[in-house]
Amino acid sequence: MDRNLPAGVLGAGTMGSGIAQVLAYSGYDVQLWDLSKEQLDQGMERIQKRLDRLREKGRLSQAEMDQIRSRIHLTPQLEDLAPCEWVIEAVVERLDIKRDLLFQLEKIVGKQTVLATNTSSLSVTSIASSTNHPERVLGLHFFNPAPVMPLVEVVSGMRTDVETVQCAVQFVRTLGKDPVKVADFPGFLVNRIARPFHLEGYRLVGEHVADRAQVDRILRSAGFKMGPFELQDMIGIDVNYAASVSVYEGFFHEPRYRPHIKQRLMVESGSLGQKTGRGHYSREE
Ligand SMILES: NC(=O)c1ccc[n+]([C@@H]2O[C@H](COP(=O)([O-])OP(=O)(O)OC[C@H]3O[C@@H](n4cnc5c(N)ncnc54)[C@H](O)[C@@H]3O)[C@@H](O)[C@H]2O)c1
Repeated sequence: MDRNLPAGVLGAGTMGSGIAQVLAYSGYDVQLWDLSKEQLDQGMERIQKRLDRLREKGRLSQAEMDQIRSRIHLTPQLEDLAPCEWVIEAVVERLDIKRDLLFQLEKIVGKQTVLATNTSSLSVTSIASSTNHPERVLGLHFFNPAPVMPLVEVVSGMRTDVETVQCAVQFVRTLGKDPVKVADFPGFLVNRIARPFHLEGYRLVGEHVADRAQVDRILRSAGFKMGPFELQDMIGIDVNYAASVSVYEGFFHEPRYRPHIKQRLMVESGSLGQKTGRGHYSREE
């Protein structure tokens, strides 16, 4: 499928590289931007590794792989995103940086370009308000790993146009993903509904009702793919803690969202799950 439509991605990290791959796989011509050549090369390496695995499994031919790769153009120049009709921002989770980037980008791209942010926890409304046209800014929240996870939250900021949202829903479908429209509330839908799943797990263990392995096992037997502790080991205990803090603060310290002290201690001790080799299931914890 060759759409030849230009789309931009800001940030070549975990999510940005995954989103660029999804776009290229769906036939878009991608401008992938990051601060430096080094970051861009690392992003491309991640993409290449994932494509190699697909090829080894026989799910992608060499020709298809080459074609996908050829659709991804690396650039440290924001100006190269000028022709893009869609830009998805996936840089580091900092409001000031995201606001500044969109402010700059708006001056470069055309008036019809939709600017999307992949933020997990920041206010889409606040990011959008850094631009002169917040009506064409919205959240497109992909899940990790972006090439695999089907769900994308389509988040309307306070001033996002209805048409922008409708276009985004269609756009997400062209990527073979399932769009879910949500409003700009802390944690959107998925991260919010996941709070009791994770936090009650910590409380059960803290109150000695069950241990971590029991909680995980019982939830798996109830139909969940993973229990909260094994899931946190996979996604990063720090990432999950940041989401907990963000939802708690976003709802003005609503008690039911209060993070657990054990989460903070684990982050402070560097026990972040699989990525550090220490997490809920290592001897140290
Ligand atoms: N990791 C996840 O599981 C996940 C899931 C969904 C959404 N998100 C969101 O996606 C976005 C990116 O997350 P990620 O995990 O890919 O992060 P990451 O740290 O892997 O990548 C961030 C990228 O931003 C780049 N960047 C661009 N401008 C920068 C600047 N001024 N300062 C610092 N870095 C800058 C960095 O070079 C880096 O390549 C965040 O908004 C995050 O909340 C993450």
